[in-house]
Amino acid sequence: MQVIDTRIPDVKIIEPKVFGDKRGFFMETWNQKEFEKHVTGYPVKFVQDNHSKSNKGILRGLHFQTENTQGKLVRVVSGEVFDVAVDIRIDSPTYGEWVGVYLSAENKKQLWIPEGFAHGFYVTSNDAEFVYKCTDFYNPKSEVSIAWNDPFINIDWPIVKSPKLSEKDSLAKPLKLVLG
Ligand SMILES: Cc1cn([C@H]2C[C@H](O)[C@@H](COP(=O)(O)OP(=O)(O)O[C@H]3O[C@H](C)C(=O)[C@H](O)[C@H]3O)O2)c(=O)[nH]c1=O
Repeated sequence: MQVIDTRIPDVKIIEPKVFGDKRGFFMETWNQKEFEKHVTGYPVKFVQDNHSKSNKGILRGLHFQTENTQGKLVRVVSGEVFDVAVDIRIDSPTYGEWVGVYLSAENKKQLWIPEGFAHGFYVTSNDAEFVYKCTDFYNPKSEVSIAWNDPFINIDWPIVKSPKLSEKDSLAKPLKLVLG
């Protein structure tokens, strides 16, 4: 696999090795030994797998949990999304900065988003299926949404018209109001 740095040191793009043949393809989507050696450099334990399907123009996020903070290894198995991680670690030199990458079934790219980041994605294909591993369990009591269009973060989403949001996300506030 290839591990590609982003402008936020702890966020990594992963390009798995794909073995193609006349039947199709095979790839290891996660290998603990390789992941810890080449991506994180420290032990990582995933405890929950998630899978969501969204239609074109849907934006899910930006979400994080204040307790049971989750590292996420995300990828797309159908369609394409623009995936975004925002550094919300108060003491980080890249606090408030973001990384965006197109993830698709075609490019097979993955994004490693450590604990301490808000996460969201915008669906650019007709629909997209998004699967990801989390390093801690879902804790809805501690879940927080940040406004996708927070001017302080200023994410350059590939949005052509207003995204379709959940009720929760439509009420989300800017980072400064959320974290104080
Ligand atoms: C996240 C989650 C949700 N749910 C239930 C709760 C709701 O009844 C339903 C939909 O939840 P929600 O609207 O929060 O789903 P998303 O908007 O996709 O939330 C996710 O969106 C962004 C992109 C993320 O990175 C997070 O994993 C997560 O916040 O699934 C569960 O039962 N377990 C879970 O881990």
